[in-house]
Amino acid sequence: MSTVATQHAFYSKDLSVYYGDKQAVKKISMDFPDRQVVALIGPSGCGKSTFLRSLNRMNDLIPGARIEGEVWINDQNICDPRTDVVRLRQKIGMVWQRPNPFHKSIYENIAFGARYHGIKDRKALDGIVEEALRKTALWDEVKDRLNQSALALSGGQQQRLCIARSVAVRPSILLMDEPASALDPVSTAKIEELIAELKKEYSIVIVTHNMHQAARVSDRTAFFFLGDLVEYDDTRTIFTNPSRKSTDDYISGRFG
Ligand SMILES: Nc1ncnc2c1ncn2[C@@H]1O[C@H](COP(=O)(O)OP(=O)(O)OP(=O)(O)O)[C@@H](O)[C@H]1O
Repeated sequence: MSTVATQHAFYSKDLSVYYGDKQAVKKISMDFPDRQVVALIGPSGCGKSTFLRSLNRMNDLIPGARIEGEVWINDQNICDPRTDVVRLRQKIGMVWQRPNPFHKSIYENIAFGARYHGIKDRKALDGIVEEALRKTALWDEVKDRLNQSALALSGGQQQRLCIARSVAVRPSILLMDEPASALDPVSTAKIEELIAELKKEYSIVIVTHNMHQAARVSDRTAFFFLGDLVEYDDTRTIFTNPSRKSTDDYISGRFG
């Protein structure tokens, strides 16, 4: 696994997602700039999470879900059925709304992915665990209790541990589905600080209902409505001078 971050092209082309007959995401083409944060916003049920999940084939796990279109990372269309989804999800990590650490020690949560990908040497694993915990600003908080259960951590620490778990397998892209919505304001601020730090190394796509959070953490913002991508632009433009009335109505709280 290389430690050197390389530039990558990452974009969707005419991506649609169906649940049975219902089309939840409608022909969305979007590019995700290298090492920037892209926020997906929009009212409940507009397809943000469905779109996010399709960026690393998590929708495969939902019975009845079907994808049309393409998602490209460099020269690979990940929607191709021949894609190795385990490798794919290593390259494109996912952080969920609720922290979901394994029922294992802090150390084993982080080492798990590296072990799965064949690293057995204890020194190498120690290095990976420390690096991931440092990158997620957890090292100083947990270094003296690496063998304790991850479930003994606070909710905010558990979420940073889950981010560390993703980072430990050296992805190039992180997908985050409302990663702070279950957390208190202090833990939320820590996650936002972490996102600002992580984007130096990773491209990040985040779903959030929190407009202030989108404005604070993202470089670009996409407004979704009823499965359509209504507007996608620099975050500053979306929040100060959107070109579509429905974007303006949504960000000023007139609906949603
Ligand atoms: N597993 C599923 N089976 C069937 N329909 C689903 C499934 N998941 C989502 N949907 C439907 O797809 C549409 C988009 O849902 P999705 O969760 O992607 O929206 P969202 O914008 O992320 O919403 P929220 O902000 O509430 O999380 C909705 O109409 C939803 O009911």
